[in-house]
Amino acid sequence: MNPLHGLYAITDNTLMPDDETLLTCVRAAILGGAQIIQYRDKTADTQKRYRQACLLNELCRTNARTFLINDDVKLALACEAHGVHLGQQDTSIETARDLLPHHAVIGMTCHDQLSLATTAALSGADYVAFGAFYPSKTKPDAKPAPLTLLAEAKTILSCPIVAIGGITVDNAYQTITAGADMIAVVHSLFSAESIIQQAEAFALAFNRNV
Ligand SMILES: Cc1ncc(COP(=O)(O)OP(=O)(O)O)c(N)n1
Ligand SMILES: Cc1nc(C(=O)O)sc1CCOP(=O)(O)O
Ligand SMILES: [Mg+2]
Repeated sequence: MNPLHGLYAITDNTLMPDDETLLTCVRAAILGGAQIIQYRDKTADTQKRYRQACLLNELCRTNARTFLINDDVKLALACEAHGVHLGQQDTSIETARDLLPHHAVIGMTCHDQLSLATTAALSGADYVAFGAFYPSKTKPDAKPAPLTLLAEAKTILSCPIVAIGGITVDNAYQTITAGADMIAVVHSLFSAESIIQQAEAFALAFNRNV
């Protein structure tokens, strides 16, 4: 399993409405350096979700990338993904851990609250996610989180930390230096004219020294 570190690309069914566009865009993100891919599709089309999750799982396995499913533990099991990302209203970490293979990756949304993160870590989360750090085009109503939360979280958590919400190439470096091990991006990555170049720019932010 790859380390949970680097650019974390999250798919969007409006930006990538069909199988071919989805595969082309995610392939480009991987080529540019995305390390973790999350399939996020909130539609009720179970057949499409299963088909697309299987396609992405294959692509990620071929390229040795971590592949996670948003919300849906059953779908993660069915397509043999590496794991799931869960929100506070989704399946509990304990239930997901019971249902998934023992080595599965489980991530948990903790919004702007350290207490949610310590609870998630104690329940066995492999990583925690905080946000939204900047205004998000994908989730405009996401509750804002201050960047100082990341440094504070670093002092009390031993698991990797994801930052999400409105992350762009312009604010990625400051988010990483504030304490993020992974930056999760939807819009600024998948709406880019060149997804490969945009992913490269995000990936470079992890290797910058100043
Ligand atoms: C990496 C990452 N962080 C946060 C979220 C948001 O999860 P959640 O709060 O469950 O909201 P939805 O994505 O389900 O709308 C995420 N998906 N990924
Ligand atoms: C899915 C999601 N969760 C968030 C949170 O704050 O928990 S923000 C968000 C959307 C992230 O997309 P973009 O990079 O386009 O802002
Ligand atoms: Mg969710």
